[in-house]
Amino acid sequence: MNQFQESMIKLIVETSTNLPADVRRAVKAAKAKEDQGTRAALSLSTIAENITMAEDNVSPICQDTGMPTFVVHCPVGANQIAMKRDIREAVRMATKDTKLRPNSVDSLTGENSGDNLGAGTPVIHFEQWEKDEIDVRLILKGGGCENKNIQYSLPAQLEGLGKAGRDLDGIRKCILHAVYQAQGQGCSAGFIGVGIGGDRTTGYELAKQQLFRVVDDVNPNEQLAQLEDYILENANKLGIGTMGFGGAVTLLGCKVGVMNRLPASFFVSVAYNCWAYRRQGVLIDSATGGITEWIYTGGSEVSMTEETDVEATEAVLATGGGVIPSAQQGGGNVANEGRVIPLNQGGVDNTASERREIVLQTPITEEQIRQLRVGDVVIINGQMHTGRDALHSYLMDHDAPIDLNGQVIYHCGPVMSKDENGWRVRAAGPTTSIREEPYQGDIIKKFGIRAVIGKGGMGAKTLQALEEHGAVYLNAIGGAAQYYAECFKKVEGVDFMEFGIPEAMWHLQVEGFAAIVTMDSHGNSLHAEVEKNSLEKLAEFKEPVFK
Ligand SMILES: O=C(O)C[C@H](O)C(=O)O
Ligand code: SF4
Repeated sequence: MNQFQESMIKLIVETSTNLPADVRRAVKAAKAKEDQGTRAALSLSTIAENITMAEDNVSPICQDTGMPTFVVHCPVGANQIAMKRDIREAVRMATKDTKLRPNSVDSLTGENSGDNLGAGTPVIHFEQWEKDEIDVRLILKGGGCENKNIQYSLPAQLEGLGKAGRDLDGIRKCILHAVYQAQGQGCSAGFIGVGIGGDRTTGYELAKQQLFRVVDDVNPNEQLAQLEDYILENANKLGIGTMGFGGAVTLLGCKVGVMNRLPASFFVSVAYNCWAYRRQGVLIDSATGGITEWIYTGGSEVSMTEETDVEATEAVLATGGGVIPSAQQGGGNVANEGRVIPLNQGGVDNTASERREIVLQTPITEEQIRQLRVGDVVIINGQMHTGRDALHSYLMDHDAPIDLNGQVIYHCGPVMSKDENGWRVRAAGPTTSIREEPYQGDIIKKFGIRAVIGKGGMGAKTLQALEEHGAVYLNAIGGAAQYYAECFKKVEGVDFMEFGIPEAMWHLQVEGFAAIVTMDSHGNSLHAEVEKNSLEKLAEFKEPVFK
């Protein structure tokens, strides 16, 4: 087993940087379904571009590399203590090599362990089996989509849908509601794993296990297969769309599992995974520890830039679950030339001709902000300062370390590396903004901030502050961490390193950072609109379907 640790490093790197073939096909199919020039289509182009960049750069697809969760099946007699030690060491090394973001935070002190090791992290499940080989699967599920997981206890009364009873139709309603409540905040279009039954813990576990199924498999339980098809078809009628911008594709996959429950309990647990659905697996020779096969067809098999296999993609090919030899992995066979920057190049409203693209240089004035409207694309040059949960809470009753007047705050926890030339941004997509809702309005006014960039939108309090003060909320494409990292030309400094790398305040020099105005200074919010419309659509699914 002397190669086991090395095999685990390969598994982590592949999972973090190269989205598997079945997931890529689903994203391509979504792209083909959206009308060209719409916000959704442009976002999907940026996502496709980002997937290719991550593969080429061998860098994280999304900066949030999630909770590393390993599921290991091993023969009787295999040394689980040694395997656990090797997995932990592989996690530590992959973090040092910036393939994983340091994501393990002490819940009481807020201290980041810096190496992804800590109480409860990484998660490692062992199961024995009769086979001789070892099967290791890994999922890297980020915190934003994890926050959108939801558990229902039936019977329940659901917004828009009314009563959900303890039967298949009640389950149907819960799942539709789960997609609705996620809106764009879990970086839709997403994938959901559903667990019916169990207790609160095993129900969620079952839901997460479903995420190890390939996107295009068919549930052997006929009733559940029907439910999965129904959900996939109808959740896409909610109109939430990519990043919650509205559109034809909201859900890319639905997998449902069932287990027994207690007479008193009836849980429906839903695990929501963003489009950056990072999971891989390897079969391991239990004598050497070397990789013999990759479990999910590697991403390099499906180019995100060629449109040729769109038709096949539409049908969602039956080959997604194939096994390919390790030699085919990580080949980086996608052409790297002719790269476009999609978000800057098309329209954001219904047609390209209606698009307005505005270039802003920081510091930004109130007058410039007041000219912006929901739907405009803004390109930022100059400076940007990252700030998320720890910083927002801190700024409520402290001064900022720099003058933020006219400045831009980016809700982002980047992956960073440091060498003799200083710090470098390795991955830097937006984080979910709504977490800052209790603070944002006050902070905008207190410091004179003119633009806040994040994803998923913010609420009424922030919208009011934008109007009163003259500021905008810009929505960047969640998960597009490589695409945005390229915009950061220089790290000018950092404050609050004691908050840990993701939570520190990074002062960055930026060029050509494109995002969409989704909340303006005139009281308009695309998020409020999409939420309202999708609730109306949800209510259309009130009548029983599965009797
Ligand atoms: O933590 C992050 O960087 C992002 C997070 O996964 C989110 O979706 O909000
Ligand atoms: S930022 Fe979006 S893509 Fe990245 S982990 Fe969070 S939900 Fe997923």
